[in-house]
Amino acid sequence: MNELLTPAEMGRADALAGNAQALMDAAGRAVARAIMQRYAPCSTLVLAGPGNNGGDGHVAADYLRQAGWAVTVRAWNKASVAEVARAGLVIDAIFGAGLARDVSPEVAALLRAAKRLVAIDVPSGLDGATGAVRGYAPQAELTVTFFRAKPGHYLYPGRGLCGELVLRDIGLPGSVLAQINPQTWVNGPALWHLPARAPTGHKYSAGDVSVLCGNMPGAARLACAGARRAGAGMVTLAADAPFLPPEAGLIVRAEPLEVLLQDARRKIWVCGPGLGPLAGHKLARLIAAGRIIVADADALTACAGAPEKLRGAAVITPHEGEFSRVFGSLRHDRLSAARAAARATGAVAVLKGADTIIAAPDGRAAINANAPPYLASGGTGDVLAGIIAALLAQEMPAFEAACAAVWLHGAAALKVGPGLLAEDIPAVLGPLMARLRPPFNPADY
Ligand SMILES: NC(=O)C1=CN([C@@H]2O[C@H](COP(=O)(O)OP(=O)(O)OC[C@H]3O[C@@H](n4cnc5c(N)ncnc54)[C@H](O)[C@@H]3O)[C@@H](O)[C@H]2O)[C@H](O)CC1
Ligand SMILES: [K+]
Repeated sequence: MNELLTPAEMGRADALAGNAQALMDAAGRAVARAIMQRYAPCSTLVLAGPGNNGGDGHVAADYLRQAGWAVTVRAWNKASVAEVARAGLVIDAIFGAGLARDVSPEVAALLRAAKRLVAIDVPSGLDGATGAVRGYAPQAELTVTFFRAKPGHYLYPGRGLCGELVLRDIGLPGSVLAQINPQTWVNGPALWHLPARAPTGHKYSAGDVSVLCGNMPGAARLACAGARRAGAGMVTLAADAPFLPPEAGLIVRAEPLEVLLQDARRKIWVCGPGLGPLAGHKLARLIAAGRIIVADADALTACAGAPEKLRGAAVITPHEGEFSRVFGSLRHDRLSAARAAARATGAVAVLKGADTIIAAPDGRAAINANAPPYLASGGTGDVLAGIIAALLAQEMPAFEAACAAVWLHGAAALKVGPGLLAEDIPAVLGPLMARLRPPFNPADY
């Protein structure tokens, strides 16, 4: 159920299933039910558009009337702002998956006048494929969608405009998905498996992670903390200049990178957090040495306007600013931009934000939905880079490692709660991961 379908894919699912009338009846009934479960009967106005979204609105109106509600249905191009403003509840059935261009100022004025609004499928004007607003889209209290959610329900600004999102089955068989082969998911444990810990494992077999350290050692130390708590057996802070070991258990090595690279066990590297102006040079060196690299922060900035310099990295973790510096400014479609970045670099691209997108070079993409707003604080990205590296070191494939790390990072932040500091995240990773790993049963050994 965690697949996301673009409006075009949803249209194909409809066509494959046939029986459009039954689907519309189920859709309209689902809308009416969701409304009756949440609202007391009130004067309700359905704004019905020219397509099937409008059809769903007519059906919902019929079911609500049968339940004794006072419902008026108005064609979208016949309604007045005054009657919209008078309605106790407005059901927005103007445009859904068929949105083809920006909504007109007249339609925007109607939608803006609604006091309380329930959207069918999407708030009209919201692009279900991208989460972008085309012209205008209203703030819904509730959005009822069908069969599978759409990327636009999970990508901002769309995610914020939907209000409560309710997903309802309308009788479309899941088997149609085999023909559609969707490539977008909501991120969650169904997408990946944390590897089991081998009972006979040693610190190197549990994964070796090295973190380059530059002029802001705190950032690199946070990455180390993330990697250590996410299960890497051996974590090395590769500092050019010696400084006091920051915490017991963290190995600090002051040899030049060339010397450290002579040890073939140092396979996984985090390159970028707090690394400073040498980041570009060190990234190139790691790539030339064939290492598995998580490129973050200063390593990304060092590739401004030159995404080809990231070829050879396993995972890149830009926030919007870094992304724009490397790949050019982000417009409305962040999902496509993340996919294009992954294709261009051959790396899994983690476009960080409230709706972090994880995109693989082969076209797969996941949208993360569990990150609380207080995760937006300094140093949390450094911890994330370390968690990704630790999961790579435990031999998870890059896309799964990045998805799992992003999800664990969000879940850990939720667990810590408001007031979170970056350094709080690693401490709660252990119990979270223990619940998701295959159970360790001593009787098996
Ligand atoms: N399986 C399902 O999910 C089902 C979904 N249903 C509903 O059907 C709609 C999609 O219906 P469709 O007819 O393809 O599109 P719309 O109703 O969104 O409208 C298309 C209609 O609107 C015109 N148009 C598009 N954009 C604009 C604009 N900005 N201004 C003016 N006119 C515009 C376009 O030219 C078309 O004429 C889906 O969202 C669900 O609600 C089924 O009922 C059940 C199965
Ligand atoms: K709508």
